[in-house]
Amino acid sequence: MTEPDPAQQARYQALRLQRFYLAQATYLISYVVIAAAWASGNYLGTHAMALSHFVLGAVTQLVFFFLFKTGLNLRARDPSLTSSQTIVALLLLTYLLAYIGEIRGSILVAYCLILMFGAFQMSRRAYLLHAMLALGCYAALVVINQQVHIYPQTLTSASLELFVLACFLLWVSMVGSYIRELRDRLLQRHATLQQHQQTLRSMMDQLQNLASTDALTDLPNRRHFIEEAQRRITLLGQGQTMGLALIDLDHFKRINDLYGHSAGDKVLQDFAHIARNNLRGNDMVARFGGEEFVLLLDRCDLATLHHCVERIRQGLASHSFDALPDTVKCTLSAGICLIHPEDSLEWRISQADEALYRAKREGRNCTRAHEAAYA
Ligand SMILES: Nc1nc2c(ncn2[C@@H]2O[C@H](COP(=O)(O)OP(=O)(O)OP(=O)(O)O)[C@@H](O)[C@H]2O)c(=O)[nH]1
Repeated sequence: MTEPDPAQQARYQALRLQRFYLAQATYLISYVVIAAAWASGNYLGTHAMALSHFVLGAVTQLVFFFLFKTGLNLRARDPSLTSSQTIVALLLLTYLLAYIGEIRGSILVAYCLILMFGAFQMSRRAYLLHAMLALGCYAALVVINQQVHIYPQTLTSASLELFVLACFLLWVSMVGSYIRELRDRLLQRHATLQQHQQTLRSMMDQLQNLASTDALTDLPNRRHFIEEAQRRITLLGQGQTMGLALIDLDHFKRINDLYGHSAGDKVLQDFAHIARNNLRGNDMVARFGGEEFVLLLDRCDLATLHHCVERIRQGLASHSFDALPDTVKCTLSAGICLIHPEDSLEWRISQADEALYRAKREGRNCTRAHEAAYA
């Protein structure tokens, strides 16, 4: 069985305490009944005995409270301590019934009330065992009373009471364990639903990933780049700029023609690797299409952008490709410009494209900035 995480554990523990406080309300009612019986002369024991009900109730409940508060209950097989709480309550009730006088018959139903507290926890077997204990306690009380006559009662009325109690206890056991079964089934369904939800979520993530990633280079694709760049533009503060670079591999067609398409693919993958390794965590490189890539550098000026693109250009120019002969090198041309707050992304991309075109015209393997970037 897997351990529940600490947050879930804390939630369960809070629920156990809530249930414990609820049980205390029942104890409180029993204290009122004892006080009323004692005040009206219906209590058959001594003053000390009357007092002992309160003391025993308080001491046992303080022990349970201590166990819950310190988390010692978590060491038990059932951390709710349902069985021990039920047994203590059944014994205390039996002790009370011995001296409660004429109103005893009406208080007998409290045995059923105590068992109801196990509704979400106890199995049918546990329910029947606790019901038998309740019946046994009261039967013992009847037998003892026949010997020592604490209160007047004929054997017939005692037997009738026992029979009625047995019927009610059986009924409570059936209903209680049925509630527990229902709860188990609901939990099971909830777990299955959660599993389905998890599977759906991971499938959605995979789909999302597929829709936004270029399969060959594992870089974000054009669509994802546009969305992300537009989002980042809206976050730019006054006076801040981002760097944009369009990169195109030089004479890439020749690589394909001379060494095959799959060698070309490997070159594209190597470039993606080089670019990624030369960028900071917040910067972005995406495949714009074919052998064209785009960079977006967060919060940067023209000098930093130029420096970064040059680093990538030199990294590629000096790279030895596994898929190509050692002497064959691959170069890139880049066009760069800056993006300001509220700029149109399309307009800035066309500026970077113009600068890229100039880089190609001026001999390739170089970086050129659009004039607007100097403004
Ligand atoms: N291997 C491979 N080749 C691709 C891929 N996408 C585009 N290409 C090729 O990239 C080449 C681009 O060629 P051109 O647009 O003529 O440009 P170039 O040869 O790089 O020349 P310049 O850009 O002018 O330096 C074409 O041959 C395309 O088939 C790809 O995914 N894999």
